[in-house]
Amino acid sequence: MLSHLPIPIQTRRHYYDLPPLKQKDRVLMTFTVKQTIASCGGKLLKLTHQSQCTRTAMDLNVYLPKQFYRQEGASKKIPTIYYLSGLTCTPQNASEKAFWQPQADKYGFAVVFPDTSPRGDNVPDDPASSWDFGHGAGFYLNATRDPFMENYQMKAYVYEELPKLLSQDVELFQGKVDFLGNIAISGHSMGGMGALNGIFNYYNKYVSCSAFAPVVSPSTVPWGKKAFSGYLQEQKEWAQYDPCELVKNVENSNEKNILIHVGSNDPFMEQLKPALFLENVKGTSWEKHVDLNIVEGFDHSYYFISTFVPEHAKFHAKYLGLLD
Ligand SMILES: N[C@@H](CCC(=O)N[C@@H](CSC=O)C(=O)NCC(=O)O)C(=O)O
Repeated sequence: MLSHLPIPIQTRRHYYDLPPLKQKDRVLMTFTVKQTIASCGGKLLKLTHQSQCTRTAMDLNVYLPKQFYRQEGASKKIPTIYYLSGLTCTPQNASEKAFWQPQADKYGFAVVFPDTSPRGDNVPDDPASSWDFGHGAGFYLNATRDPFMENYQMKAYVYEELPKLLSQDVELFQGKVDFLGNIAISGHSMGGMGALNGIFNYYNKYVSCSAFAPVVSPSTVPWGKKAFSGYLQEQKEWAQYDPCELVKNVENSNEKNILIHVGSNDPFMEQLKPALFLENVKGTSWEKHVDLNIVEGFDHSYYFISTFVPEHAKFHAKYLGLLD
């Protein structure tokens, strides 16, 4: 019996050593590094791991800033920004086009780019094969409707399981990164909704929240109505994933702040409805803590996102304690 022997690191971390995924597997594994890419002053790690929540392998990218690689022992842990991507995205889109990396080096935070849904041949997809439901469109919720509830548990995955697993991988992150305590959340479009739902549903978890062109009222717009009716068993479940509803019911007791940018030329404006968010914020404890900017001429793309990432990075850096 050799099973008690420690697995050599090189072998354990090799991508091709991942066991084939079995649908019913509930085996907990740590992260496997698929690729390490030098980027700006730090490194982008392309990781994969087995998720208990989605019962699939999940890919993600983690950017470790230059501060992580400094030789001298830093006294404080490096905080983390979780960036939730939009419809159709994998962890690559934002890693390649949002330009968070120079900002992460500037202030000294890590960035986690999770995937937008479970994937694989055994994971049910949109029967109509459209891009706004199913693979790449998990809406950061816990599905309660068959056949999606088996794998589409993105709420539990993104806000709970993933931060916990990252914080436990001491071998990879050497205890130098804070994935659980001093963390912020951001996102784009469907992921902007995910970021807002993150701060509302897990108020004590995130120090700050920002969003690029978020879907703020999913219960009333086509993308959201399709997703909620497809993934959720009952209409009464919808409100827990709807920022316009949550903002009225979650007390902003610690005066946390939300920064939002939306392009005035966004072709998906009927899905976003930023004005509706402001209406719902009015009269709540969030009223003075939501900074919503409609920016002239910008669209929905990563040209828009990358333009305002520096502003969002500075905003989060303040609340993560990274500004002097
Ligand atoms: N594939 C679609 C366009 C889908 C799209 O624009 N997706 C956005 C997010 S939309 C809201 O969640 C996105 O981020 N795309 C990835 C990118 O790299 O731009 C179509 O063909 O129209």
